[in-house]
Amino acid sequence: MTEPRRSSSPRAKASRNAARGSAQQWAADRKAAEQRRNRSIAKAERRTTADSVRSAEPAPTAAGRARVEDSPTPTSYTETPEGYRAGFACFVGRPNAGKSTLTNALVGAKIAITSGRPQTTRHAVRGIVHRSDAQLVVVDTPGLHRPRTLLGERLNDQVRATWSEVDVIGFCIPADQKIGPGDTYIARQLAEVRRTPKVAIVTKIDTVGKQAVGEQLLAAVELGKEVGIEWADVVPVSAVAGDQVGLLADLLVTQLPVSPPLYPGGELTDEPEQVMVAELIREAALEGVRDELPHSLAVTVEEMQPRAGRSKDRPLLDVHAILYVERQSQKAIVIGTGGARLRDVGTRARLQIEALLGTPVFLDLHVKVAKDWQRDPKQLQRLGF
Ligand SMILES: Nc1nc2c(ncn2[C@@H]2O[C@H](COP(=O)(O)OP(=O)(O)OP(=O)(O)O)[C@@H](O)[C@H]2O)c(=O)[nH]1
Repeated sequence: MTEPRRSSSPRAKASRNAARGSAQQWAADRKAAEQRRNRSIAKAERRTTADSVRSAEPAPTAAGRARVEDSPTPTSYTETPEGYRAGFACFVGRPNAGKSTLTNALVGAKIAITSGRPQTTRHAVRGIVHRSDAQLVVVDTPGLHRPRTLLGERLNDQVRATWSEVDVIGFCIPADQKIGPGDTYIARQLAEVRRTPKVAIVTKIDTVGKQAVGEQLLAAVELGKEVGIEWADVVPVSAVAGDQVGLLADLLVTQLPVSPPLYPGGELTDEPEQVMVAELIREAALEGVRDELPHSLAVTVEEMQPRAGRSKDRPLLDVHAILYVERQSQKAIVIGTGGARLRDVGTRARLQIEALLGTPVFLDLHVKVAKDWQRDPKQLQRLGF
């Protein structure tokens, strides 16, 4: 494998200066890191997804919010060990390549929804990996694909914007599928992002034998040559079996600049709770639906409020959400005979939301038709894309 190329971005330079040890430089670096983080957060907030609509009331903070209590992340300059690294990584790859599952495996918690349906991920989710030597912020982006709708184009724009902001890019290639035109299309686009180091990741290695893994690794190297990418590393992983996930984290961390942490210790994601709740409902609704319906589904959380008048030891969180579909016929499918399917979606989503927030939940779901929202600029904007 080749020596990783050094980024010459202003941030990378600032980080290298900091590595030379001056406290003044460290402070400058920290400021740059904070500014970058704030820019990135502000951008994400502007992009509020189709799956989240803010209610007038602030979301309640629940004790069970995705975080870890005993995080090794340093809390001050004096505590930050020499050579500590922090920065952003993102995974790209065709839809269904295993990017979200890998993000969750690295973070050690479910912060991105996954499903067997392509194009499950619709917005960039940031998951935070805390280590004693580094903080790795993984940005899970939608799978890049040839766009067929305006929504598709917007998702692709989002992916490319993320590429230009991160310190390292992991290109995911599933072990169980031959490299095809979809992968080559993405690799060619990726080759245009010149300065950022790129790691080829062969995912889902638990699904095939050793020989097939070896062949896919070689195919990944060939693909790099074909499109002009010099991989910083090529690594096989299984997020489901937990195979080589730690090694992948090590490899990604070596590509990060020397920098103080970007997020406080313990936080596993900066995703607003309402967005995570909307995503869990969408995940439950995706299960078992076929054909084009998954693409037509969007979820908005309209309101999330602790039930008034409940005692502290018997809290209840009221969540009101709307599932949007594009056509009347789809509405009937989502609701099911006598409402059976929607009830089932509600039960599964409620259990996941309760696990996430650590509080009992009353979940109220409604289904509405937003005609052809994926192609309608006005509706896309209203839904946050
Ligand atoms: N056996 C196995 N299955 C995996 C592994 N990683 C992901 N999967 C499965 O592959 C499917 C797609 O995984 P996702 O993580 O949602 O894929 P993605 O690349 O984020 O998909 P998009 O959101 O469409 O871009 C899911 O059914 C996962 O359970 C793995 O390591 N092993």
